[in-house]
Amino acid sequence: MTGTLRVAVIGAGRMGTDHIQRLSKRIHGADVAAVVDVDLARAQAATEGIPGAVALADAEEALNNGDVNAVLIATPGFLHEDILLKALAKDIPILCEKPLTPDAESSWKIVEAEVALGHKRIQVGFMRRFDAEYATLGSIIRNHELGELLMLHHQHRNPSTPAGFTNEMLINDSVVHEFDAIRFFTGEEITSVQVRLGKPTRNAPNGQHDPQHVLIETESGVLADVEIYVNAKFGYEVATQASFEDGIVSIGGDGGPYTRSSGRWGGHVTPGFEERFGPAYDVEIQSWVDAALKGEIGGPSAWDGYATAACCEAGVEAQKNGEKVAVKLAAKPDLYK
Ligand SMILES: NC(=O)c1ccc[n+]([C@@H]2O[C@H](COP(=O)([O-])OP(=O)(O)OC[C@H]3O[C@@H](n4cnc5c(N)ncnc54)[C@H](O)[C@@H]3O)[C@@H](O)[C@H]2O)c1
Ligand SMILES: O[C@H]1[C@H](O)[C@@H](O)[C@H](O)[C@@H](O)[C@H]1O
Repeated sequence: MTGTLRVAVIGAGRMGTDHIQRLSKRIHGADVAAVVDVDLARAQAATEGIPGAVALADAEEALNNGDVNAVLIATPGFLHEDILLKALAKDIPILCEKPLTPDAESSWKIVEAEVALGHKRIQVGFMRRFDAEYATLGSIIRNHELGELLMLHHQHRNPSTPAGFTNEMLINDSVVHEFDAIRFFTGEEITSVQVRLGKPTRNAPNGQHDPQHVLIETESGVLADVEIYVNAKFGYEVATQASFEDGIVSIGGDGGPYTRSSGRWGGHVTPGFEERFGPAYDVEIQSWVDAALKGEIGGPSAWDGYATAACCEAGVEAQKNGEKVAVKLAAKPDLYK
């Protein structure tokens, strides 16, 4: 493909509108050609000030629009499968927000459809791989700068959850990022997941047990733990501490200016993922566009989406029984080797 990506953004909610702004203002080689939302007023509001972008209420109509040659999917995860299959049938570049789909069976269908197509078209929106500190820790691990990696300790804290955020979504929507990060850091698949439910916060909505402690093992025996705490109120925090044979590395801690003023000292708490990962989303989407223009993908693949979905499935089962649940993975197709 030469020229410019003419992107249809499907879903003009919190993430979709953020991506629309970045595509139209900061990303080179791509324009927003269409915005789709079942709530047409949202799609219309999101296209305001974007020349040449049409607002539509139906994803299929956008995929059939002759002006569209790429798609960015930002609808809730349970809706991704249908749009992914339709976009794959068009053989156009796809950026699918995480999760690829919420369960392993539907993610495997996507992998099979892409394998049948014969080339990679889907990049999954695991933006942490494009965060500068994540990239640095990844290279410390890969280059064995501090000996072997032994353990990873993750904290994933959100201020609150949107309406309809179920107990399973703590795993499927939130810990899915750590499943991908652990696979990215170690270059290994995850073999088992255990979830412990401790003392819950009174601030969680009905049906959610929050926080949860997730224990993870990889192929070589690296142990990782995740504190997922999605109603932490104080702000947004995503941090990791890695224990090596010859040292400890921490990323994602407090940053920014340290200020003393009016009898107070300290810094600011990051309010949400847009602020924490804003630069990483920019790098992620630019990488997708650059690769798509060459007929490639520029980040995590449908296999990564499937493998993390398999981890999520084990995690959701583990939420129910507290036991260590093995992750079941099909053989990796040659396309992803
Ligand atoms: N990478 C990240 O850090 C990150 C951050 C937030 C959300 N996400 C992911 O992005 C996706 C969207 O999340 P969000 O927080 O923006 O959700 P949201 O609820 O704010 O927005 C979703 C939008 O999709 C629209 N929609 C629903 N059904 C539709 C359909 N059939 N066709 C077209 N539009 C439809 C809704 O009206 C809504 O405007 C999810 O997969 C989520 O997991 C990723
Ligand atoms: O959809 C969001 C998003 O993926 C954020 O990056 C994550 O911190 C939240 O837990 C999740 O609900």
